[in-house]
Amino acid sequence: MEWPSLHLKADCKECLASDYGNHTENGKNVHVQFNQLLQALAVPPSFTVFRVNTLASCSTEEIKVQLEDEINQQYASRGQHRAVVESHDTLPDVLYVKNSGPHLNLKNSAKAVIVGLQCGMSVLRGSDVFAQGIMGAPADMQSGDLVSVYADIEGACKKGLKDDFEGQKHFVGNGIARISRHSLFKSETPAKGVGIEMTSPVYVAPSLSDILPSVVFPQNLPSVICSHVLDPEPNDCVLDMCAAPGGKTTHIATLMRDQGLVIAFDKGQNRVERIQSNASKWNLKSVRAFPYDATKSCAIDADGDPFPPFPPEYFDRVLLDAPCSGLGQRPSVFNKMSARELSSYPPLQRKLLAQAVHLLKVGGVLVYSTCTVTHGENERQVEWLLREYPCVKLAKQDPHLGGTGAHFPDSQLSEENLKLLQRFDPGDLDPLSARTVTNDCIGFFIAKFVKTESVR
Ligand SMILES: C[S@@+](CC[C@H](N)C(=O)[O-])C[C@H]1O[C@@H](n2cnc3c(N)ncnc32)[C@H](O)[C@@H]1O
Repeated sequence: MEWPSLHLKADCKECLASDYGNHTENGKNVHVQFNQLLQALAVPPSFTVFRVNTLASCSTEEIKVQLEDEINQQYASRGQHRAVVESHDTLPDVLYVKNSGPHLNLKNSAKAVIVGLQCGMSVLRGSDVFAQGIMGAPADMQSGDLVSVYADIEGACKKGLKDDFEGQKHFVGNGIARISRHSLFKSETPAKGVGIEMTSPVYVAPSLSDILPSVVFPQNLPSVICSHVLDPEPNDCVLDMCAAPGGKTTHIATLMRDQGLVIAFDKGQNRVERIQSNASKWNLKSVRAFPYDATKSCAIDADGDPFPPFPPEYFDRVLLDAPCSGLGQRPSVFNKMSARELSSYPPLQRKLLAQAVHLLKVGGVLVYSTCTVTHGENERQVEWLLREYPCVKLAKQDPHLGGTGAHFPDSQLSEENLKLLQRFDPGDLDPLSARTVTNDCIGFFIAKFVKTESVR
């Protein structure tokens, strides 16, 4: 089986390819880098990362032992080799485990189960298949059957399909059905829980659902770095503008030792409930989450109660982990996004950035991040902010474990400013170089600013 590269719609691919331009940079042909990017995006990162609850009653070392036990119980029940949990060498609250794969010589079962694309991508990161993700299953599938699982690449499979699936599919591994076809599609109440236990996935990684939820939070490494870069302190007043499901919110509150105030916004009650649920798993009292449109966060006449909107210069630190095209997410073998959708993000991000600058105290810190690799949502937004708001300046990031800002032909950013940006670019992953937890992660971008005077 040959592993695919990420397939993008032609117009979207053209936009991204133009960012990576056909030129030479540091002696390397950037076109090669674009192909490497598409290949790297189609496979999962080689490591699974966990952020540790440093406010828990047990030490990080004790949590490491518990986590290793938990993962190895999972692996033993699936007949997989033991895993070793490692500590990150510079981030004291990070533990990680190396995944394995691709295992491409698995024998396919005659019984094929078709799952949605998102579900298939989660399987590649270690998940079992949940009943809701199953689109098609053989007519005679019973609990206990060995099955092969395929992701429906183009979303063409109708729910309940029982015949062979004719559309494009991508094999993600073998497993054991834990539910019959009848209970999946014919029962009165929709089936819930694990539908297929993935005993031989193409990539072996820990299943993350409910893994020691009171002491670890599975999180991509650049996301952990992002809250460290914000560097919140106890008793700060912090705004996390786009916060659900609360990965960074809970990290910020933990770094503040749960002292001070962390205001978190997201759109919609359901998303806010996820922030609240994650905060309560770690018993974090400093988090207050609101369903609120962050483009309206700041109002001159707001009274300063801890309810939105807020008056200008209210917050010590603001995190804008912006809604974005998500093109850094891995694995992703097919993306339906059009160039038009891609171009819808920068205007929204600018509205949010403008609000963030107004809300920040003089001397305060703004961190802007995305999980995408486009210049338009990253370096170009930095150019725009520095131009429109001379009251903010780029600041040094600590830790700075990723690359620097990308060079591109008409960039207005100085060499010095590009160096202050932190970019995790899977396109930089040379197929022959060693994979580390820091270089083999999702695509991500971080910019840190300080506000040096009031907005004029
Ligand atoms: C990248 S995700 C945030 C991830 C989150 N920071 C974390 O670490 O768990 C971006 C979020 O922005 C939210 N969002 C989009 N538009 C928004 C708006 N106008 N106001 C507030 N949140 C918004 C989305 O619902 C989504 O949850």
